[in-house]
Amino acid sequence: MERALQGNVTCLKQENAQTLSWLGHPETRFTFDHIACEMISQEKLFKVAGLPMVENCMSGYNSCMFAYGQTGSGKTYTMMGNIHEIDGNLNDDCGMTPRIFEYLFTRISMEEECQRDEKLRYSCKCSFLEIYNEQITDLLEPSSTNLQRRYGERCIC
Ligand SMILES: Nc1ncnc2c1ncn2[C@@H]1O[C@H](COP(=O)(O)OP(=O)(O)OP(=O)(O)O)[C@@H](O)[C@H]1O
Repeated sequence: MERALQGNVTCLKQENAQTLSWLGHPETRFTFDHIACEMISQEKLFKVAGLPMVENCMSGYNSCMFAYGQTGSGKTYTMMGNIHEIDGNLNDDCGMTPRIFEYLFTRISMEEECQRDEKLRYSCKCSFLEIYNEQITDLLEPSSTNLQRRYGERCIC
């Protein structure tokens, strides 16, 4: 399978689910944990990338998902997709963010129910940020634009 990643010029070839090679420099290979093709469904991508992230959080670890790419490359589609619910259910075409939160809160409810006797309670904190033109915006509070970078235990406060 060859991918046109620069306009109409095909420059990369997908060797397998982990490796891309650069046409013209076939010895130059780029290796990733997983390479999703452009036809992958929102659901499948969530299973590959989002679900393991939520399971990580359920184990008490921090997780971060980062969408990076040129304009029009599909960042918003991937992260949000079609967020309009159908009869109270997620749209088949909804993206990573609604799927992650639905799965996370379902998992939390199940765990709290299973461990009711221990009165287990989960506490979640999340940030949802956009970096555009070197400016940071809090997407949960879009009026908070141009946030300052801070270095320390928590990177951005
Ligand atoms: N995998 C896909 N399947 C179908 N449509 C897609 C897919 N990826 C992107 N699109 C469509 O391509 C267009 C551009 O995608 P999108 O807005 O997500 O790009 P973006 O990277 O967020 O761009 P920008 O940086 O300019 O905000 C949109 O109309 C989107 O619906």
